[in-house]
Amino acid sequence: MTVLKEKIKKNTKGLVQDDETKDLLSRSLQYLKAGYPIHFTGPTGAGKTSLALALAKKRKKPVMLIHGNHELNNSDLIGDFTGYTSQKHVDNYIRSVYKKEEKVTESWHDGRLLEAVKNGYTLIYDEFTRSQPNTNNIFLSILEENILPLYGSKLTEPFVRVHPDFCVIFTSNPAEYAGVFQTQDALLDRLITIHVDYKDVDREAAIVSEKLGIAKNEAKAITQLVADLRKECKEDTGPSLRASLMIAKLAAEADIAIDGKDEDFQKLCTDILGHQVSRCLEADQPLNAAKDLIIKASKKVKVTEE
Ligand SMILES: Nc1ncnc2c1ncn2[C@@H]1O[C@H](COP(=O)(O)OP(=O)(O)OP(=O)(O)O)[C@@H](O)[C@H]1O
Repeated sequence: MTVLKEKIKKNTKGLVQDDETKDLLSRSLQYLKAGYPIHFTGPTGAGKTSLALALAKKRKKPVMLIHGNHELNNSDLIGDFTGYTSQKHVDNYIRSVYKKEEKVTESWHDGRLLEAVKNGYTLIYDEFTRSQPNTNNIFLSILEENILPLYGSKLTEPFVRVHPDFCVIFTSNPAEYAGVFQTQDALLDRLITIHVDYKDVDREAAIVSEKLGIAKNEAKAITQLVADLRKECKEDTGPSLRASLMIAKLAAEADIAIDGKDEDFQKLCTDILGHQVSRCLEADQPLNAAKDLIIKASKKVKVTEE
């Protein structure tokens, strides 16, 4: 049975920071302070977004989040006219005099990028390679010339100056480059790109244990299982820390023992890992092959004494 450690303070939202993570955050903060944008790249679930959020928090400035997608366009980033407001003034104070004045103005709504640039926020641009290169071109002017051009916006000013406190943290998944849009080299050339990889079994276990308040040896039995299955998959396509967190959370909530002999535990692992492992196996019937592989691996799960 999973023992929930009452004494351990659950850290369900925050980033669990071991020495390596603390060091990475402090270096990244230094680079941001010197005016260089940071780009965390790495496989799904390696912790890029969590790192970006923790780094942004360290700057103690408001944080703006943009998610890359192929439909993102300049209106989303810069802003757009959202309609009209009309003001009517009727003056009939003197009965013989009737005066009517009507004013119609277009109402403008700042886009997220414009708001962040104007006010000096920290911008997190998550999965930026999912957006069209044309859309991302606007960042070249921001990073190179410190201006945000307002092209296509019908605003009277041609550009706004970038606030000195403004900075950007990008994240991306290199495995997606092939299927999505090629990252522009010109943009990459202006970023400090740091590879964020999966952590080893012990570091992942420490995160699961601290996040969910379960014992370290139980967490390690789960992260070891997930890491073993990851090895069966092609590079960067296997299950991530997310899967370990799901197994640990559900086992604790449903009172399922973290024990390879327990059938409920085997079923839980198959449910959570089956689809993802099947996608990275080359077999005639990948789902069945994945199921067999997971059951075989989960039967070996044994919590060792701390
Ligand atoms: N150091 C950490 N401390 C606490 N939780 C973490 C840590 N690293 C990763 N996680 C957790 O692991 C999961 C995946 O992390 P995250 O979303 O940051 O990964 P990602 O690399 O951005 O993934 P994706 O490429 O799929 O967006 C999340 O639930 C996150 O809370």
